[in-house]
Amino acid sequence: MTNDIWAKVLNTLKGALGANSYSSWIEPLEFTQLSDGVAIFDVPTNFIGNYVSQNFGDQIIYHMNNAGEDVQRLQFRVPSQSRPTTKPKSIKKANESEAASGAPLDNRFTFDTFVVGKPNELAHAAARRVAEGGPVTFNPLFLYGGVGLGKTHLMHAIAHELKERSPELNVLYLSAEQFMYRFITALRERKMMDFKQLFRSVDVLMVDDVQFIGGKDSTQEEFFHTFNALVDGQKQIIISADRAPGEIKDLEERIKSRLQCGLVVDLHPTDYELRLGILQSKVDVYSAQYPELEIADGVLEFLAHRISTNVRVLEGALTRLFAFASLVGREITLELTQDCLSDVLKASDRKVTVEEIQRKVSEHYNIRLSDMIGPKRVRNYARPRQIAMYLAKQMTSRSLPEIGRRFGGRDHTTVMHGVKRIEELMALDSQIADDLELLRRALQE
Ligand SMILES: Nc1ncnc2c1ncn2[C@@H]1O[C@H](COP(=O)(O)OP(=O)(O)OP(=O)(O)O)[C@@H](O)[C@H]1O
Repeated sequence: MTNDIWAKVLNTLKGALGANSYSSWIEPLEFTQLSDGVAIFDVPTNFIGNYVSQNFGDQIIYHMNNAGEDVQRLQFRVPSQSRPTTKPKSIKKANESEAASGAPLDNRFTFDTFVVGKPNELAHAAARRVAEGGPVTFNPLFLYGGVGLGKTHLMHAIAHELKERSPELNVLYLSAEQFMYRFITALRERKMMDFKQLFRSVDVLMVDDVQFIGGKDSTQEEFFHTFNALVDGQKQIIISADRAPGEIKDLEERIKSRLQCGLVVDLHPTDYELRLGILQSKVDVYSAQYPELEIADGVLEFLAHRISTNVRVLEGALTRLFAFASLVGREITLELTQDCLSDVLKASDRKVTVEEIQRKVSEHYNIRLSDMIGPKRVRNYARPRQIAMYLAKQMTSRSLPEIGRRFGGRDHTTVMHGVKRIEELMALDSQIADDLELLRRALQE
């Protein structure tokens, strides 16, 4: 295998693993040779070799095979001349700047580019407050929320702002994975004093994705001591995770309770208005980049409505759309959007269950769930029941008998009749058509 192919594999791995894991574990690998299906790498320490083999081995083999090489196994060697002080090489991107010996900050992730809406206004306000500096009011600030909702963006924004206001501040931002990596390296190299000193000398410590240390006992122990020392010294700590402190798996109770001591705020899943706002702000950036491209009315609304998974997917969709439209030199119309993003749109279609439909419909018509499913035939219950049956037929892959079973064991002919009745009514009664549209939207949120 040539170094060119390895460089390609590296590129793919970077995309697949994310920048943090990539710089901690993959960058330190040095490909040396491929012989009889065994790819051999030089690594700075055995620890790195073992960790990579256990955690990323299969992926590396998979991508090498994809690149056309026949690789069965990986082997990691520590070259004899390698000193324990060998540091991973670091590749800096043009749009990255270095936080005080921490992970790179993305220059695009600032408060200016963060769009605020109902789901994230509290997290944003708390982040702004911390970014003002001054006396520490809540410690730690704990931000949590699902994938791609802006936790990292907010943390970087705080770091940028703090450094702009007070360049002398020692702000350290890193992922929990990098914290563990540094801790283990310090242990191996017998440099724990340096490690402790570094982490205890910062003014602001930011640790991203702290759920990573769940189940990693000695890293948790060290994190606990670092945390306490900084809180005692009135230094600000900002933590992010994908769930609330109490819900992080295999995290010691004393750490959970420490993390809950300050302000815990969550980023809620985006709503339609926030998604539209984010799309509009990204379009402004793209329009400057592609001044020749026009975007038709209704495209952004369509995307905000259909892609409700997370902001990263939304951004990716827009990037692809602009790149595609610029390649074919056409206006971005609804039709082009549907063609270009058919896979994303399909994947984003939320899977709705019959039970969710029943719940939403009974809430909408203000009736009890038991009455919707029960035997009563009065119009007040029968009509919502038929609407729920209709939606179940339209929005789920359940068969008529399966739907009937979920509506109190009704026969499939009853369901069929209900679905037909709603189809007829939709054409005659605009109120029913509106109700259905509203319910369909609510179910896809
Ligand atoms: N409110 C927002 N305004 C503008 N951009 C946003 C907003 N929320 C998220 N983004 C963008 O979405 C992308 C994903 O956000 P980010 O990396 O901060 O998510 P995260 O919550 O840290 O996700 P993960 O759990 O995967 O680490 C980034 O490009 C970010 O700029």
